[in-house]
Amino acid sequence: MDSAIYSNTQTAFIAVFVAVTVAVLFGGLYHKLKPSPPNLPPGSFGFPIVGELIGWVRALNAGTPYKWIEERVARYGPIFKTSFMGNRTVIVTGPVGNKFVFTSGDDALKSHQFKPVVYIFGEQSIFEVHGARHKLVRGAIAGFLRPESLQRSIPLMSSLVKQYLLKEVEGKESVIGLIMLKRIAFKVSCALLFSLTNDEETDTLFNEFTLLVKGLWAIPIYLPFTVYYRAIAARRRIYDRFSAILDERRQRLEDGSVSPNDDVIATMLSIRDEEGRALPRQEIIDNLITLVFASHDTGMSLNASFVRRLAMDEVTLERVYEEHTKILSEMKDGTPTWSDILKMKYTWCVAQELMRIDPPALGNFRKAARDIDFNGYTIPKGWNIHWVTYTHMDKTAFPDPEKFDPTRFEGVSKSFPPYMYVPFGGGQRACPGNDYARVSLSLIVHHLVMNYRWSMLVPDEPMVRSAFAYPAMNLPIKIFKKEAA
Ligand code: HEM
Repeated sequence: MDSAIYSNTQTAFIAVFVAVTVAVLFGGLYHKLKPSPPNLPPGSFGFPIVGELIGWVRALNAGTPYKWIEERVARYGPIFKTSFMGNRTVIVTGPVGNKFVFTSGDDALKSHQFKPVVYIFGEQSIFEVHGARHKLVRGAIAGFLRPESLQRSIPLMSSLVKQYLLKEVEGKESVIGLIMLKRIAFKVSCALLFSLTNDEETDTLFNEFTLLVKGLWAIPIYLPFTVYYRAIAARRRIYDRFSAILDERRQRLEDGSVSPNDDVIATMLSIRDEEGRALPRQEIIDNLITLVFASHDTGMSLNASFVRRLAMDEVTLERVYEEHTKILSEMKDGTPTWSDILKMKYTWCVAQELMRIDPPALGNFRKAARDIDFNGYTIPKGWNIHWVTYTHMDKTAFPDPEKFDPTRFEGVSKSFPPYMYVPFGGGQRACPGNDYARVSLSLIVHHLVMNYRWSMLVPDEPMVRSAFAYPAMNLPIKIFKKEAA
């Protein structure tokens, strides 16, 4: 990268760091001086500057965020205020709160990520755009992830999963399950979404994305050798690589050797806004980066939680195995199709129950675009609103909520009250990747249970979470291939 641009970026980041520090230091004072609406939600802003961040992060890491929330719900009710590093935040916890977030338009609640996170995904990521622009970009992404489009890709996905599993396990007695599953999901996504299949290239990108994602949960100090600094440097290298891929793909679209529906890159290059303009280069790349992040850490969380469950729960393993044996016996050539995925019903019940207890994403943030009245309180303009999956532990909808019981999801007649079960969010920002996640999980489980045996090297390894739920020690497992019958 050009050194002048580099040093400008560096200066800009140091300036932002200083500005953020000053803002945090004086933010508290500003909030004290600024008149507040009389009917703010109850709650506590915690300590000066950090607010309640330390306690919240501690609860996340201990896997007890619901307990942290529960204590506050008992004290203040289902809607309460808090503060994270000077960011005034309202946490909404029940189905009514979820409905409020999922059904409010952009004019009231805007999608919102904290500034250091925005520098990682990019300022033109889908998370940052609103209104017609959001609809346009989301339409392109969601169109590619719809069941009708995914169906065509299932044979390819299946053969990639099979091949990558073998490669990860071959010649080894044990592997770190989480990393194995993450790499498989990453490589399958690269092939499906971006048509990238070269192993060397995807290995390099995998390492870069690992650095990038670490920056999301690091202290955002942009000084050489900090985790955050390395994440931004990784973003720059990923940007350059995607930029070259974009040029090559544009060329191939022009000469007709690639069509707009072939992958997400071709789709993004082909869409036009209402004035007939193409998306700028940065917007496409920011969205490719966002898509990799959105798909592979959440998916990895679910897949790892599934593999852990099967290793520690004989009864569930037996039922899943029976289901897959039957489906395999009915397949024409051993290659699953969309209708086979739909037949893997019990597998999906297990996945849904795992996402209820340990949701891959705990929730997400919005920002109040104006003063908003909700449930008798006023949420001031500029405050954050955090919706959470706390409803997953609601006793009325999920009796004995701590108990793992996939049969809760069996049978079409059983449906839960609206806005109770929300692992994929809801409304206009709901996850467009839920079908893709289902296909990917089902195929990984299928090839694993039919061809491998595994056991946990850390018995009863608990689930913890940073932003995502994951096994505390990254799931070291002993794994071996079954003898062919
Ligand atoms: C188990 C897997 C997954 C879970 C639990 C999950 C969960 C979520 C959640 C909770 C949100 C935020 C919704 C909100 O704020 O209301 C979200 C957004 C998003 N997810 Fe997923 N996700 C998963 C997999 C995927 C996959 C596989 C993809 C793509 C291939 C994907 C792409 C996205 C995108 C693009 C958004 C932003 C949507 C927007 O702002 O309009 N996700 N996801």
